Amino acid sequence: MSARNAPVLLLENVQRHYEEVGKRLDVLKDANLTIETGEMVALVAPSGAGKSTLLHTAGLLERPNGGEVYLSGQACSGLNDRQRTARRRNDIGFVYQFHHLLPEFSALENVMLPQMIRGLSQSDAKDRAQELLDYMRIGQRAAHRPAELSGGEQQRVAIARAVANAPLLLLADEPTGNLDPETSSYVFEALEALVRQSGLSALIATHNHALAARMDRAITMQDGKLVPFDVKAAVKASL
Ligand SMILES: Nc1ncnc2c1ncn2[C@@H]1O[C@H](COP(=O)(O)OP(=O)(O)OP(=O)(O)O)[C@@H](O)[C@H]1O
Repeated sequence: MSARNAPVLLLENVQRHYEEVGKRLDVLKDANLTIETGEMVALVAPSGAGKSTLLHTAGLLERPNGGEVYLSGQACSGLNDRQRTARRRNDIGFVYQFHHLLPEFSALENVMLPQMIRGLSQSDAKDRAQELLDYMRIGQRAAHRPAELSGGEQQRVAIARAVANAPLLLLADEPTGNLDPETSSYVFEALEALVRQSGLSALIATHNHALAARMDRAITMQDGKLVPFDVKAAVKASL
């Protein structure tokens, strides 16, 4: 497959199981998924269905037990650990339910760090970090440490950090799950604007049907497989 026209993410018959004492738990059983450039896809599934496992496998944090993960056309099973880390650092941004910001660094420094690890100069990293924080409407809080920020502000910094290296793909695991409904909506709007403006692709796990309905399409997990989810019907049913 040529990298030029390849989808950003392609999962082909991906399998992932965990071995537990005396039994095997099959979480992903032939999971298939294609995400094209600029697509924003919601992953809506009950707790324990395997959303984190899917995101970790797609994000090269875990190796599948079978099948293949392609990132912009490149099969990842042949990559060694160092190459996987490099692809993850350069091409994938992660946002979690809890911000995981480094507590001893300011918001600005948290967004600068991944860029400097990648080799950018301090001044270029600083300019981009400030630009992203301004875009997330939190630029005036750039000098504050995470503990001095509200939950919504912390998540906006975490989102800025996730896209700091201009990844191809953003993977988010309940990015607003820890916030009250109003803050959740505000933070999601900022995330959505950033994704749309930068043209990156995103796979976002959420329990929130209203947020899922704002994405291009939704999928769910059924018996270890990925299937379309009719989010509009789910929203209607909940009214
Ligand atoms: N490292 C592991 N070892 C053994 N079992 C695991 C491991 N990680 C996850 N599991 C199990 O795999 C299943 C899927 O877990 P996963 O965290 O992917 O689900 P989830 O849909 O993200 O759940 P939640 O919405 O509660 O975060 C669960 O039954 C979980 O207990």
